Amino acid sequence: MNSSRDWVVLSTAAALGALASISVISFYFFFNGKRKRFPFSSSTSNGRRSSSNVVVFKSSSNGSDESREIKAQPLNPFDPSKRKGYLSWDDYFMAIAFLSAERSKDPNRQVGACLVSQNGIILGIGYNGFPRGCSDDMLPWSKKSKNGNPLETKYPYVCHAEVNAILNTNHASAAGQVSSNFVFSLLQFLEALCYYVSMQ
Ligand SMILES: O=c1ccn([C@H]2C[C@H](O)[C@@H](COP(=O)(O)O)O2)c(=O)[nH]1
Repeated sequence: MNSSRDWVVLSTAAALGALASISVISFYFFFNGKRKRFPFSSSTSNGRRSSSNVVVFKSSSNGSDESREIKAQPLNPFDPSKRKGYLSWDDYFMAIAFLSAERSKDPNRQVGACLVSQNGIILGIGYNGFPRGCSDDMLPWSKKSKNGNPLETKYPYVCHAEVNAILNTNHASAAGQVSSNFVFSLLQFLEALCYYVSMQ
């Protein structure tokens, strides 16, 4: 360290390094804090079971942010036992419903649905949105109309997540489920109709 110029260069480099570290740490904590976590624990059962052989897992969110902690385990390469804390089937299907809800463009409520057969096969997934082929930007997302015109609200157009899950059914995997799916579709259609009528 010969000259004062060296000291200036060294101090500037140290200051910039410290600034960069602070930025990286703040960035990490900011995004970790903001990220949504799956709002359930691995022991809960969230599927809505019915007398039919199809189960619908539904996630509905309006922005609340409960957290789910996954504990880290020390890894022993000689340990033959299976991993602990893995997702239960129900939480697995709920996680898929939760993830699907994240695709919804409804600013007020994001709903995701995962339709599962009794033997754990995913038949279809969906989220609330406008019908296929309709632009998300052409139809209104409002809950109320200033003119009292229901056609200026989302309700006549939006398809419920469960209905979309049925419409998105993979027909090959749904072989043998058709009759219960049909009954289920009718029930969901009636549910959607009742919901719409109740909003008027
Ligand atoms: O079972 C349901 C109920 C509602 N949805 C969808 C339909 C709408 O996009 C919203 C409800 O909007 P609000 O602003 O909470 O009235 O949720 C559904 O997919 N499935």
